[in-house]
Amino acid sequence: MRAAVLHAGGAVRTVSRGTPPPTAGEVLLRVTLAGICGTDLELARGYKANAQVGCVLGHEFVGVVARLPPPPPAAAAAAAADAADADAATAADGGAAAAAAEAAAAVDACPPLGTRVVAEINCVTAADAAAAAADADGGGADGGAATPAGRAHHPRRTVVGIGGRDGAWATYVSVPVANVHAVPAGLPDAVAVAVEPLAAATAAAAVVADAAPPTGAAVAVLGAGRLGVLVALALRAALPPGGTEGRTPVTVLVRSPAGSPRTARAAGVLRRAGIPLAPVGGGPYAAVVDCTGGPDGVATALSLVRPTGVVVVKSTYAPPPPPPAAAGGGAAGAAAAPAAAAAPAGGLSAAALVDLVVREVRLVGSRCGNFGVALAAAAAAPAGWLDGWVSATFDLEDAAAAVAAAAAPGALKALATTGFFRLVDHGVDDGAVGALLRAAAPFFDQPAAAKAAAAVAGMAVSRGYEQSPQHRAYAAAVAAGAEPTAAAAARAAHPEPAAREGILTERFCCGPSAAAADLFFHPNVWPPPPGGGAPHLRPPMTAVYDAMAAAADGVLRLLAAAAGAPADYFVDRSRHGHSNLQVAHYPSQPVAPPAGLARVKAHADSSTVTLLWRVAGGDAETAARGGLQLLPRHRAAAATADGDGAGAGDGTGDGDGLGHGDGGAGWVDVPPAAPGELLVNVGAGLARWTGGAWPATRHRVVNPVAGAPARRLSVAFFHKPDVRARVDAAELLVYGGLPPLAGGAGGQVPARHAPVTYGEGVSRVGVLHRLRHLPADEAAARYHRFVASGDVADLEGGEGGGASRDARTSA
Ligand SMILES: O=C(O)CCC(=O)C(=O)O
Ligand SMILES: [Fe+2]
Repeated sequence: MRAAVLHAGGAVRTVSRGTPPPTAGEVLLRVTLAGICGTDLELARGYKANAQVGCVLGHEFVGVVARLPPPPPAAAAAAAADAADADAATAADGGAAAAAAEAAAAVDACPPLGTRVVAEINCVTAADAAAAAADADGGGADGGAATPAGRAHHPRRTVVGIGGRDGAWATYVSVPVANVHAVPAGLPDAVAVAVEPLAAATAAAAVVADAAPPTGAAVAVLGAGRLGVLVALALRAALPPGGTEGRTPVTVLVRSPAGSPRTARAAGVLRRAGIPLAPVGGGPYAAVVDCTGGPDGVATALSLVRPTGVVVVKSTYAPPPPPPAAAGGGAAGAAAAPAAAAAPAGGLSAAALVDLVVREVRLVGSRCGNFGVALAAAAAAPAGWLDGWVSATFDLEDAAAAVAAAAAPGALKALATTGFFRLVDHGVDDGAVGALLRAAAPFFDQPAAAKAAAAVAGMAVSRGYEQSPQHRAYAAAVAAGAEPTAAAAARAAHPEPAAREGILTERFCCGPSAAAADLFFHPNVWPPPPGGGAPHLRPPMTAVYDAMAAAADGVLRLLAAAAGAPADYFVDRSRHGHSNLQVAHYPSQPVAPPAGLARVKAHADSSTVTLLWRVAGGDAETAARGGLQLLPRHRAAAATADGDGAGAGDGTGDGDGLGHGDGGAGWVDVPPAAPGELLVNVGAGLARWTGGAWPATRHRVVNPVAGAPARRLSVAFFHKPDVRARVDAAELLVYGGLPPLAGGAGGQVPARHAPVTYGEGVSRVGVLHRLRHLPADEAAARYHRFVASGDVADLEGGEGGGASRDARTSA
């Protein structure tokens, strides 16, 4: 089977695993849907070494009974019968007998094959219960293993997907029969998957209901995370009707109701239930349930509750670190004591505790709940009450992306500020990139004429060998002997052929290798190997292209989910895309180029996203070696003008780029690459698609300080969707994960956000080659008709032909 396993350090990877073996007392479930919760994210952040490393994650799930529990072995069954007759001689005998009895009971109690079930997460096997009984000073206590509440606090429990037991992010999961509950017909998986947190929510609501708030008194929930929403819904169901509207008023309180995308989603679910979302305040309330998940929630809740009211605390969080001990031996304890007294319980002051006593407020902790109650509540709820609960669905193979997307509100903040972020665990093998560089370096070390034979004449197509016109002019001047004698001598002595020739930046690019792509886009150009046993460029180039394309799809699924859209929103629009892969070579610079001529001038990419591989640590000495810099948008205003601000089309370095040290205001060095890391940046395509919420941040590659040993290679994948993909911010923003479009007068979509096709409005580079005589939309329509039909007549309007296959030139 396949399973998403937690690795040390927090990475989640989908791997092959054996299906769990038949185990006495346990039923095998085929997982149909599993959720991600805050606990999972905490495990996947790798904050602490824990019992789940090496195990499968996932504890919120729905499954189907796939294999019944095995019957107890005959001998064990006989022992069980004996034990029932006589007093157990030893704890071990008792354990074996209990296990056999459990196995037999499981066979009887297990729902039939194919039954849809959910399962409680705290597991105590008969052996564990017997061992606990033996631990307990002969008292015979089994820690209450027979009941869900007893299992929740059992000293020997394991916890599905959390503590020492494989979880449900897998094809199959095995759980004790005692833990499973059949899901009522008609309850969708998307609701049943929430039964575990719903059970916890109903337990909290039950505490409030038991406290019997007086008729008409209001109650509040602090926090509109997933749990806060469920607690509010559970309160609405649990509390008796009252108040002027015939109900006990329930309000969800948040710091800023208009705040995050997550709050917006919560507001949608709550609105359907008629539960208002309001800023923290109001009250006093008869009951307050703290679902903030933070240490200051309790203090806030206590400040909002009325005398004799109840505060239910649901937040769990890593305890704050102890106050730092004051310097100086014996004084340390004394110095620390006042600080501890001021905030003994994570923000709860001594004064607040005294206040709690005086006002006779009840403070109740609440964690797990009863699945039976939760299932009944879910079945009784009005249809559609949890619509919008599942924000995105991922395939098990994409578990890592799913975790990243779930962590999105924080993790993807970088998107909105710089539009750049680092990516690890992306599946692009460092070895494959290494093989590409081993083939690319000898290609670039050839004489200029050999490389020029792999160039496409006259057009920017992002295929084959390329230099920008300005760079070509500079190299021509160097070749013509334009440099002073001393400089020419330094250059002539340089070991790198490209440095001797005055090449500042050169690239080799390829596009998709599908045959259909060749018919529309400019065909790929594959030069012969340079000889001397050097490898051919094509195999490593296409291998890295494919790996980068898969990684880009993963990133785009993550970003779609972060935007609140279906995870495949961008991928579905890129099935016949025109991405390209570029190996860039920045030779050493034995002679400093003229001011204004940089390795790559300031530009934004015309991609949706660009995935950039850099030599690990290679930009550590950026100032000396010449490396990547970016201009974050909040600093852009401070920067002096440099360039026209227009996208340069995949970083094609034409124009008046800046050398190192020029126009430095606001520009920051990109930190060095860690081993195995990709740098991802938003291009003009995604910037437009998101209405500018995620900026296409300008970046450049500066020259090294003269004389520094500074050859540099990088590998960039520019993802481009279908040329006909409609880039429509208004459509994407409907999903609610991005801020609304700014700048539209009278509700109009501003012109800069008006819908366009990608090929017409964002990037024509490398496309429309064969049909370049046609308007872009017409060309795109023909291409896609052809992709669907496979009939060349659809592409050419009946003419056939194939002249463009020979469109490469020789120097
Ligand atoms: O080589 C690099 O580090 C980045 C190049 C770049 O920005 C581009 O080619 O678009
Ligand atoms: Fe770029």
